[in-house]
Amino acid sequence: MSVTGVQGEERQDYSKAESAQIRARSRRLLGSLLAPQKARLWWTAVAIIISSAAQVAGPALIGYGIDQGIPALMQQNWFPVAFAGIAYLLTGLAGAFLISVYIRQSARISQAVLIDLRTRVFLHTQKLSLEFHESYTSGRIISRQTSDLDAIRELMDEGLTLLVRGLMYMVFTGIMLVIVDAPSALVLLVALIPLGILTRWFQVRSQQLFRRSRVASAKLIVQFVETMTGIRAVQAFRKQRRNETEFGGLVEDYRDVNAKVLGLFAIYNPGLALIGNTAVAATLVLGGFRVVDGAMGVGVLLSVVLYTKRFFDPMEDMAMFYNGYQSASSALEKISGVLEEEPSVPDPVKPVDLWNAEGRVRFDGVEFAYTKDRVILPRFDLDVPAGQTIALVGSTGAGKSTLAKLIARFYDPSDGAVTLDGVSLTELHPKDLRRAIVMVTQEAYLFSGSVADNIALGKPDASFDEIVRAAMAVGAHEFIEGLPNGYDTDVNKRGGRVSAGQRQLISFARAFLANPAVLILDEATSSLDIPSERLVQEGLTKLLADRTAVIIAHRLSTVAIADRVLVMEHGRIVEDGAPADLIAGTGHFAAMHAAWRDSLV
Ligand SMILES: Nc1ncnc2c1ncn2[C@@H]1O[C@H](COP(=O)(O)OP(=O)(O)OP(=O)(O)O)[C@@H](O)[C@H]1O
Repeated sequence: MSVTGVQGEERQDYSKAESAQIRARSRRLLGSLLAPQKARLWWTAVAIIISSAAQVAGPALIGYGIDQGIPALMQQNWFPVAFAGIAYLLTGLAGAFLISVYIRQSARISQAVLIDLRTRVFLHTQKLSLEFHESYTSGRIISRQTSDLDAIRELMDEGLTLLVRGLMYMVFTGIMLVIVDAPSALVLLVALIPLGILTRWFQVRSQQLFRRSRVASAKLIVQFVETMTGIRAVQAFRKQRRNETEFGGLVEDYRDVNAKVLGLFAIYNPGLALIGNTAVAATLVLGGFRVVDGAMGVGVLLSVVLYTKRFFDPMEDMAMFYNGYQSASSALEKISGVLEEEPSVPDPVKPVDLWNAEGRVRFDGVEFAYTKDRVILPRFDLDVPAGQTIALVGSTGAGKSTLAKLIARFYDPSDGAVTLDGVSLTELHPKDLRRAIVMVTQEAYLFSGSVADNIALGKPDASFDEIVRAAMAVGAHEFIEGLPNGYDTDVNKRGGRVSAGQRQLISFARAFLANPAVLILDEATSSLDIPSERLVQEGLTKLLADRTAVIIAHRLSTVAIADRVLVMEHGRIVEDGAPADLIAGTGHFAAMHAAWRDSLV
């Protein structure tokens, strides 16, 4: 099984080679994000190293002040004490200044990286073909853009500096301890053994729990998004109670796993404190004996006790960081998977321009399958002359939408070619393709904004006059004028809400303004009331005039305005002819038509 792109994203059982492949992909992404920040990264690293070194000098200076400064002061020599005091102050100031530098620098780095990543994910997912979006649910996309990016942000904002600072601090403290008093460093070395065992225990346990926690939170998001996107169905089918139970179960899972995580911290943190305090006590007792023996100054004892105590300080933060690191690295793995996906409908390498398409559409030896194991449209040819209106009819699942999606190039055929004016769609310049072929989908989606904005989508540089003319042409002008703010009415605000039929008329106006050579229309199945239906039919007739049109017809009344009807069954075109001829015949369409006519009586 492959782990390329988003494949295998939900799996937990990666082989070694697969894990390596995923990690390499994450590293490449991280490298490309950090590359523009190289100079800033160096400055931050230098600032962190020097500030840690400056801070670590403190206890040694205190020790020096006590052991050398005070006896000298008794001899009226104030120089050593003054030196210790001023040096302590200066190292403190330098440390504070450098901390401010690296906090500022690392914030800039993290902001730049996050903006870059967020933009990449947005632009890339927008570019990916319909095929990707039809299988990768919106819940998962939202998870990538929200919780995953947040996990990376948390790590970049706090975790990384905590880790690097903590590590530097521990390394410098260890070095200073060896320099100041090597025997005391041995105590610390012994303390590292239980520390290592405890930390390893924590890592292994927490890794599993953090993974479970992430899976549980992702499930919560998916469940929430699915409920909200399908809220109409949820309410219509009274699914709330069941959703409540499911959601309750997920919340409980999430709570349980988080309680277990906290349980781990409840052992790890006191364990750390215990080891740290024991090490401090041992250093104090052993050092005390040596002071009495005269082998060690009191000042040195104080500084080694301080060093031993401070050595353990960053450990707690670093354990917290481990959590953040796990979440962020798995988030980065998932995001790098999405970014690795290629559009299944790629832009042509050498695009062919087609300025004024006439609108002749041909299918030459086309075969199509969504997945390798199931052919949806077996090999066929079809010629649609420019200007012809075609109605596609057939039972549900016959392949009508699939055929339409091939004309709009939402998918490429598995074999053969779809051409516009003789140019294969795979070679046509994407801009010309989008201008020449427009698909009006069933749901007639309106974006937030005004009615005018929504119509102008068909031609972004259209003047207001053009927008109004398009609305008039399809018969939408009258109802738009009747809206609270006319063309400026916000379609998402109360009062601006438009009916299903009105939404269709707006989308007709949008398509009319775009003025494509080929129009594909997935007719809405919802039955409109009679006046609305008449209005929509009239709008449709205007919209279809003078262009090639392919309508997925759900209403037989629509078929009347077609020049030609194609009846599809199991992916094949089983009847093809003028509506009147087919009705006069004895085929599928004649039977459908007779049944429809009878239902009207
Ligand atoms: N994204 C997809 N992935 C896999 N199979 C699909 C996909 N979309 C559609 N199919 C399958 O392709 C076949 C044809 O579907 P299509 O949507 O083209 O039918 P249709 O004639 O438009 O049906 P309807 O009138 O119900 O909209 C169906 O068997 C369907 O299960």
